[in-house]
Amino acid sequence: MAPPDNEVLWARDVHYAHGRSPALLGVSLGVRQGEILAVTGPRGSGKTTLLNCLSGQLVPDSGEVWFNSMPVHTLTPTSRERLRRDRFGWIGDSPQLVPELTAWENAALPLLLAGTGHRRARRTAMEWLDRLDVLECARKRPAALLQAHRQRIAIARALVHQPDVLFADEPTAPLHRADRAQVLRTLTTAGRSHSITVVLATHDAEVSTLADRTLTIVDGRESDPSNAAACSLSA
Ligand SMILES: Nc1ncnc2c1ncn2[C@@H]1O[C@H](COP(=O)(O)OP(=O)(O)OP(=O)(O)O)[C@@H](O)[C@H]1O
Repeated sequence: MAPPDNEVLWARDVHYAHGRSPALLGVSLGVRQGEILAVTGPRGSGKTTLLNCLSGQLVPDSGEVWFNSMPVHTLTPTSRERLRRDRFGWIGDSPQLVPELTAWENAALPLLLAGTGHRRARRTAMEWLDRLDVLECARKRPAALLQAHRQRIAIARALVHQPDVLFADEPTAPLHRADRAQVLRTLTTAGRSHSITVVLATHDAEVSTLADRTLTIVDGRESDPSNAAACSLSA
């Protein structure tokens, strides 16, 4: 089945089990370009597994995942890796930075890997570090930084190449309460101003207020399949 034209990311009846432990039991969704979708639900409901399937890190046991006209679920591992590197950004719940690189080098990594010149990559990385209020950390290595600063640098790295889709899995988990609102605002503002589609998994109901729509997952299923986040299966 072909995905609807107006949706940048589209999934239909996705099932996934971790070994014998079922995590997704038929999730469908569609996200338009520049839209911010919050995926909420209790712990263990399947949010991380869903983001992993949507971003091509996991291949669903059954069902389909499309990015534009690309069937992510049938791509080879190499093509999925390229897709993740070139078109997607990922922020997890703990920053995974390269310890040998400085903060700005970490933030610039996607650009440097894509062949952008050193000077331009540095300038763009610095701009994102500034937006995220960690410019003063630019020359430091991760070990010398607070966890909250490291997470902001990981966020800069996820946005620096202006991905089509940003997947954020509990991105504010390592931050203090005071930091959370600002980082979330920066994320959603960046998404809106650069037309980046954002899929944001959280069990913090407050985050939903910043999103355009919310999809609630309970026990691997949409809690209300008739809600607005259900994909247009009419295609
Ligand atoms: N690597 C794994 N091996 C076995 N079971 C797993 C694995 N990862 C997740 N699960 C199980 O799959 C189900 C969904 O987990 P998932 O991490 O996707 O939920 P989640 O909603 O993201 O949870 P949380 O809010 O705690 O991050 C849970 O029952 C979990 O225990």
